[in-house]
Amino acid sequence: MPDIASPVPATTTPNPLAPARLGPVSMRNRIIKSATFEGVTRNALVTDELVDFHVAVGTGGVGMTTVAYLAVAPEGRTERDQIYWRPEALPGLRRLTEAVHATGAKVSAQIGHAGPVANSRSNGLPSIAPSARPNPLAMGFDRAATEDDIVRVIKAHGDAARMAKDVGFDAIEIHLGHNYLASSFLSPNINRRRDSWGGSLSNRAQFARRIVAEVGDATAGEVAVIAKMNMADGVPGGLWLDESLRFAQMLEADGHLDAIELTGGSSLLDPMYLFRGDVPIRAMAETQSGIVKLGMKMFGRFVFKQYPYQPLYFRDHARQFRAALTMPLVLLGGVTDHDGMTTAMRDGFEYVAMARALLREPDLINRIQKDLATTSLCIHCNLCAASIFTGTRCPLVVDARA
Ligand SMILES: Cc1cc2nc3c(=O)[nH]c(=O)nc-3n(C[C@H](O)[C@H](O)[C@H](O)COP(=O)(O)O)c2cc1C
Repeated sequence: MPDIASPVPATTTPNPLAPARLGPVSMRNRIIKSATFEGVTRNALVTDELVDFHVAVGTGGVGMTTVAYLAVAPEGRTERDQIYWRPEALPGLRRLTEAVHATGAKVSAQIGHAGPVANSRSNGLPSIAPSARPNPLAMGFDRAATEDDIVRVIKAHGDAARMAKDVGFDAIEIHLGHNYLASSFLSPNINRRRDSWGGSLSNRAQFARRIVAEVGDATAGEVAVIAKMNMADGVPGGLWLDESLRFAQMLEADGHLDAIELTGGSSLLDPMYLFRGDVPIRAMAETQSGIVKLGMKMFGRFVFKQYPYQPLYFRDHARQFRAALTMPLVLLGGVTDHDGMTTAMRDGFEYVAMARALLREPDLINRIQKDLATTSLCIHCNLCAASIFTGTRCPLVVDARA
């Protein structure tokens, strides 16, 4: 087991900008555009804007782009225009994968079920959670998932993975983080079940492990399979490193994954833990309506805890995973320049994932390739997070062009 204090020797440190493999996939570099819900789909179908979004990132030089959050079931969406896996969505998704491939990049599909982060009001369908709970976003309640729901959702992940493979995705990223359904099953404070899906860590982990196994079986090594998992939920009583490390070791031992992408935070209870930096409460409130909007404006500063931004902000936690695991890992969180990429490689991470810096400048990787000293223009103001329901973008870019 590698020691945290001894990074990979310089001679074996890979070049982040050189070609690499991720499971069965050859990529032109080790940079993955991490999922940022694009907010440009209508009627839960691919649009030209969605294709253009990923073509811009592909043209900009990443090794692989990730199409954000494609729900495995209609009630697992965070809003009703979000794509869920079904035959009608497939021609558009095929058009998207072909367009990205023409740029030289690979393309990954993030699949999952939002569980308590789903918006039942918008979906027009009741949302499910490990245990019944109020859902402030939907101004309603989530019902406790039944045994049938659990089996159905596990199977739906396999079906989604099969469809993703068939329409040309190179990788499947299973969303096991941010207190979406699988992550909320892992969370001791959201999962209050007394059956075999709750209680001990091995019980709480069972749902996620069964999903990963289902996806592994469905894809049979033909595409890469990645899991995005929480190292910490960031909330009192939530999943913490002691258990998330053991959970990651279970995933490694199960042997269905080509890589794990390490994240943290709760879209439900502590969203800023994901991002760090400024909290644009007013802009986020404007995306809501009625009483939710008012509530956010009045109480947002209590809900949205602020965390100072720093480059590679998940590095300290992630290095503990590097020490405990031998499988490939993706470092995420505050990677914005060549220095950060190289630090990640020296620490022994095989890939880096980047989100906000590529929203600010989709061509950042090409610019770094040309000049390694290039710095990102992203100022982690997080106004992009407030733009997700009207077409995810960096509003500073729009302002500059206005
Ligand atoms: C606008 C926006 C939308 C996001 N949507 C998703 C998403 O759909 N799925 C997901 O797993 N993470 C999502 N994230 C989180 C990012 O993938 C990433 O984990 C986070 O921004 C930290 O990376 P960064 O420091 O490179 O921005 C989103 C982030 C932003 C800024």
